[in-house]
Amino acid sequence: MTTFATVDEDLALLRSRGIARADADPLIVRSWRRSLGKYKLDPGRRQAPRVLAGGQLRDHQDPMEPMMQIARGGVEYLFNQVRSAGYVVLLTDCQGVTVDFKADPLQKRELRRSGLYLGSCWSEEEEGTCAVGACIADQSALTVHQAEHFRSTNTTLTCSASPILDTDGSLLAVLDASALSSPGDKRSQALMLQLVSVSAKMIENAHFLKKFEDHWIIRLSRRREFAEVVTDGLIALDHLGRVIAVNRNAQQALQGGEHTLLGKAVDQLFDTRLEALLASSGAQHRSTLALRALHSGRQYYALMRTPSGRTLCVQPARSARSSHPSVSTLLTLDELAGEDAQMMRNVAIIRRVIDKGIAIMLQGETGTGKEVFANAIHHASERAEQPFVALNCAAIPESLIESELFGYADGAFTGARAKGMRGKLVQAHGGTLFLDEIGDMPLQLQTRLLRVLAEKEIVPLGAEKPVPVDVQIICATHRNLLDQVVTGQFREDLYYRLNGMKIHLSALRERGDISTLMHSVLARVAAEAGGGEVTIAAEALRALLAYRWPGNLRQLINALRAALALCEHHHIGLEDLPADVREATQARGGGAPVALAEPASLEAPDDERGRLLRELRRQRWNVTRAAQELGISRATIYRKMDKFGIVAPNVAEGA
Ligand SMILES: Nc1ncnc2c1ncn2[C@@H]1O[C@H](COP(=O)(O)OP(=O)(O)OP(=O)(O)O)[C@@H](O)[C@H]1O
Repeated sequence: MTTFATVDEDLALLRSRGIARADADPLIVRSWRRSLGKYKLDPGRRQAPRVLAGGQLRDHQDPMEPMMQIARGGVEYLFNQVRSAGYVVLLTDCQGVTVDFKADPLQKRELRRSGLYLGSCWSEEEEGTCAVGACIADQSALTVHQAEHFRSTNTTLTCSASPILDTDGSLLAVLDASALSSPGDKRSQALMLQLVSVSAKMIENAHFLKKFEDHWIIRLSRRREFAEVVTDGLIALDHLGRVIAVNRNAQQALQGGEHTLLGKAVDQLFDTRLEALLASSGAQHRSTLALRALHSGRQYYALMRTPSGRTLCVQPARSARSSHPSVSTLLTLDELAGEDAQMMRNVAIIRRVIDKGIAIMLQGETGTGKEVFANAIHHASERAEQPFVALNCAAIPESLIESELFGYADGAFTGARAKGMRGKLVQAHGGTLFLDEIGDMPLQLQTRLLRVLAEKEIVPLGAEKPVPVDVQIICATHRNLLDQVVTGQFREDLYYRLNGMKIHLSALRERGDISTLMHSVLARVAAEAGGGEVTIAAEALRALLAYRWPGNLRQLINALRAALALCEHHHIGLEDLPADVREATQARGGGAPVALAEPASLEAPDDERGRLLRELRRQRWNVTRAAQELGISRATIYRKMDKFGIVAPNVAEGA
């Protein structure tokens, strides 16, 4: 028995409603098929629309409140365009519940009866084919006109809906314009669909600008004279000037939607440099900059939006709330992505390959969080309920790796180890096996592992029968395994089998979100130590940011744990930090990452460096203007920038 209705059945029903096969919109046919096959709805059943009120409605509105605030302008804009034609405007959540609504008060009673009302539920599961429901299912804008509606009770309505998407492509809300009556010809609704789609994009862009308000944003326009008013693309940059998010238009314009743009530098996308863009954003002389997209050769006009005054990280005097999870708490993929472009790209890639049976290889310096990342992948996968088993090939003697990994049968050995042992491969059956420091696996075991991966079964030492194993393999290494392949220490065929997808985890000093990350780690360490107020002196924070962190997050956690134990009154000063970190302030500029917009809270308010940094930022890094304001020469500014390790953002990437 098939669970889905056949195309013929769908079309027969649609035909009975007067919709010819040639005219049937594929989105509508798909939705009818789901209504009949998946939800088993009866098109003829008469039932009043479900309208939530009171607490039930608030349960849907509360999580949508930030979105509703952003969307309100778009909802009103659309309503003003369409009210005279008798349309109402609905904003629904991802379950199809109307959380915001604009209508002519005179029509309200009739609208309520038809389900075009605050709290009404327009999911496909309840109503069958309808604009909101089909839009949620397919994430495409569409009109469902009169007889195209699944339920016969809805066949007088005309509804046009468009999705409002987040930057990662996930659905945030649906915008819909509906009318109780309309001309019979569906083509009369083409303009309405256009209006709804434009309004949904406006809301999407407003959401983008709010979400990245602490970041530099490039606003692209196709026409110079419209640059201030029409946005054809939005690109948010991290504090090293790399792309951390793009809106739908920018994705299409810059790369045709095929590859991710995350992590790219400005000069990889346009025939210009970040320096030129920043110069165009001067406080007094904001100007549009003409640039060409390298991918398409198209001309654009760019306007830079500066980050809002709010800082990216907690204030030095911010308390570490006890609600913060401690260091040992499991981190999710999104938490691990943080605001670093490379890590965000890693997570986006992982989401594409997850559950596809592709072996994942994590490469990164020690302490960059490879095991934590592997764990997060496991928990985001379909195997989350099954075991996650880790084996560190460098931590156990070579002679024991074999039995640890493959196990042995009862009586395989004499003496104390006479009882059998299930190896890690069998323990991980159905789940994930994390092989840390894979480069340390002895050659003859590499051969055995290769065989297991190919045959998907193992024969434990001393056993006769093979045992099936189904595991997701994630391996990690801090070395360059290809070098080991060249020197014959690592099997080439195993290398390619394990390297289905290679992910490079950024070193702490390379991360574009280092200050944010540092504060979240401090909050976790403080929570682990019992919570309470923790403050950190500006010069201590500066030293933490300037240090190279060869041991990465692990070293940072240890340094902060020690500092917290040493400090008085929960205030971490420079003297509480390990000596090598303390000394980093003097050596600042020696390779430490330099912020595009270093959070204002990191500077000591009254010191000379702070004053200079503030002025440079105020002048959008125009040295001539900063020199004029401070009454000193440009040469002096450059000397002081050198002395204090201040590097202009435009050279941060190559510094
Ligand atoms: N994004 C993060 N935020 C906070 N703590 C993190 C983060 N990522 C990792 N950690 C912490 O950093 C420490 C090191 O992580 P992990 O052991 O996963 O690193 P690793 O790369 O596997 O190290 P090694 O190569 O030495 O085995 C752990 O205490 C982990 O909890």
